[in-house]
Amino acid sequence: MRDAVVVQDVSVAYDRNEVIRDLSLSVRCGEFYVIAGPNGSGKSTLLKTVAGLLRPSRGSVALFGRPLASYGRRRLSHTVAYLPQTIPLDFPFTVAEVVLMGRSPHLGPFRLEGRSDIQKAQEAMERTHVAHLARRPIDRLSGGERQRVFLAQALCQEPRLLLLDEPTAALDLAHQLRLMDLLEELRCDREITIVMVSHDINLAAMYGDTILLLKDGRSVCQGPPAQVLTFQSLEAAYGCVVLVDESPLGPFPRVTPVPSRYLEAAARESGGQGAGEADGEGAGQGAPGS
Ligand SMILES: Nc1ncnc2c1ncn2[C@@H]1O[C@H](COP(=O)(O)OP(=O)(O)OP(=O)(O)O)[C@@H](O)[C@H]1O
Repeated sequence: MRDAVVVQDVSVAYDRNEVIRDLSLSVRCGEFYVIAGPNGSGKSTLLKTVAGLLRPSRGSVALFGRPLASYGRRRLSHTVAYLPQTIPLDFPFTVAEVVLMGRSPHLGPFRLEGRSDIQKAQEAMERTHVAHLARRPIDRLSGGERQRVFLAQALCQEPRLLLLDEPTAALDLAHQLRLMDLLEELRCDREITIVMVSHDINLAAMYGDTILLLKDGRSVCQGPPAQVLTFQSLEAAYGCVVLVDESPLGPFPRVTPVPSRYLEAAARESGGQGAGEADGEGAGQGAPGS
């Protein structure tokens, strides 16, 4: 299978402050790839670099076998849709107008949308459950509704590669699942490659083919969820104690963060050891205090 994204020994700096360091990864065509890691570990910076919005200070990025630097703006917008964490609202366009803007890379010289563009916008709104909001100004929606509108815009763009920065952050439980199901559908039916930044480790475990765990701009580990989401690697990345067991839904890990009161109780029961000593040994395998 061809690679959709190849990042080779990439470093990225703001001024001279390197926040991604010598990072390499590859994403296969049609893969669901999740980037996780603590705040400030460089996830958004990495995503922006793959989107062509930031230039690496060292190393190279290739998309579908071509150097990213060789893509013109139009070709890139045909290939990649990027959904940032927050999108500034400059003007109170309606939802339908915002979604239709996703067709811009496909419009001809007069920039006029045709019937098929309008139909594609309608379909995208239906898939993301925002069709009922079509006439509402975008600045009068809730955070989660807005997030779904911008996803509809990205779908309307018909990209081969979808880059999403925390797309489920503002969504309720049902919409999180709907969005993840929709992404899975796009991946399977249309072979769209998905690279998603997420803080939701359990969604990543359920839907991701590969997870990259970042810390301080470096890879702690990357691979299938069962390989990456171990309590050792999560503790190394996040510095907190978690339980990892198998999900009742299937053969993938389920991660439960452990509040400190349970660690203290476990330490007391094990004869007054400090919480740090108690968690180091067995917190990953069983319930604290059990
Ligand atoms: N425009 C910028 N100028 C200077 N430093 C920046 C800029 N954007 C991000 N940084 C810094 O780069 C580092 C990585 O930031 P980035 O936003 O990539 O992290 P993140 O892993 O996406 O974090 P979060 O989970 O909080 O969204 C942080 O230390 C951040 O302060």
